[in-house]
Amino acid sequence: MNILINDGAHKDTITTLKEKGFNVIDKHFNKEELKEKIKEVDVLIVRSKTKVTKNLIDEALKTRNLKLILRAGVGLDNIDLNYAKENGIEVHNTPLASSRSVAELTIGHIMSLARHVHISNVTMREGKWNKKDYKGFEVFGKTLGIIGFGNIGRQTATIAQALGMNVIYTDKLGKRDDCPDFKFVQFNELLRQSDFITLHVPFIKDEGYVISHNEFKQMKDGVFIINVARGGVVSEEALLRALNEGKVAGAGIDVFEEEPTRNEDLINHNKVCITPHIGASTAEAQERIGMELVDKIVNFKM
Ligand SMILES: NC(=O)C1=CN([C@@H]2O[C@H](COP(=O)(O)OP(=O)(O)OC[C@H]3O[C@@H](n4cnc5c(N)ncnc54)[C@H](O)[C@@H]3O)[C@@H](O)[C@H]2O)C=CC1
Ligand SMILES: O=C(O)CCC(=O)C(=O)O
Repeated sequence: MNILINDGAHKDTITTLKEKGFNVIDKHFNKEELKEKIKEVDVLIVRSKTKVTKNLIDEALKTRNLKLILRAGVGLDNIDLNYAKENGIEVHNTPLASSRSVAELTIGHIMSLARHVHISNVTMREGKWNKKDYKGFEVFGKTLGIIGFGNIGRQTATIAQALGMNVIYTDKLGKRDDCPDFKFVQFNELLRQSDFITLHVPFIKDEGYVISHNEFKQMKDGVFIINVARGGVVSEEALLRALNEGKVAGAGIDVFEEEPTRNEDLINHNKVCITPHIGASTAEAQERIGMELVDKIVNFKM
């Protein structure tokens, strides 16, 4: 069986798959190259970089070798899921393996924003000692509003609660009966009550932004926004306006409408703590993801 790992994988994943007798191709093929390569592949493993579009699937269908697409991670927005399934290609992700890592990055952004860590790193390297400008605040007692109370949202809630934050959440599916420690509120209520708002929802193209101009207007003055979910769930244009008008005091951003982002206004904004889509980029998450991929391949019935 030919397995193409197009966006890299943990070294143990590759070794284990080879030991089990699979032919592993651990190499990145760009969009054009992949159109050819996909024809000889049985299993395709991707992270977020590779876009598995209808066109790419059409190329695979010319030989019908491709039977399984594995997303080494959570978000399936880079894969044309319906088209793959309609054509008999199975698609799976690793839904739990990276939740803790993403939640910890979320908290990292919150702490950085509260204490100016991100901007101190910039100004100190410029030779400045801006001690007076960097009076922060404790997160203890502040309200964290979580939009999307799935795997990552709930992990984030647990850590935030341990820090003494008052956690409220909203979710499309409503109140979760298995989370009695956390208070469910309606979406608009969450916008009004939160000091920090963090999103942990999937990107669904047809649904558009979850947070844009109208939502920013309803928030507290001086609110902080964290987006480690997907670029398309918060409007970058609306966020920049809210930051510049002072409505939003700071933002922690790991994901962008276009990646790699070229939004210089966001990248260089003093009130933005920025990371290059590294939510799942920890040794532990990648190892867990890798082992789950191996299980999925070994148990896959060709
Ligand atoms: N920055 C990074 O590296 C990573 C980002 N992610 C992103 O985080 C997202 C969330 O991941 P999980 O928590 O594991 O997913 P999950 O499926 O466990 O939870 C998502 C929750 O959001 C809710 N939801 C969906 N749309 C909503 C809306 N408009 N308003 C309120 N609630 C809504 C769902 O009902 C569900 O409970 C992923 O879809 C992915 O895009 C995931 C892993 C790594
Ligand atoms: O590892 C990656 O490429 C990004 C992780 C991610 O965004 C996801 O798992 O949804």
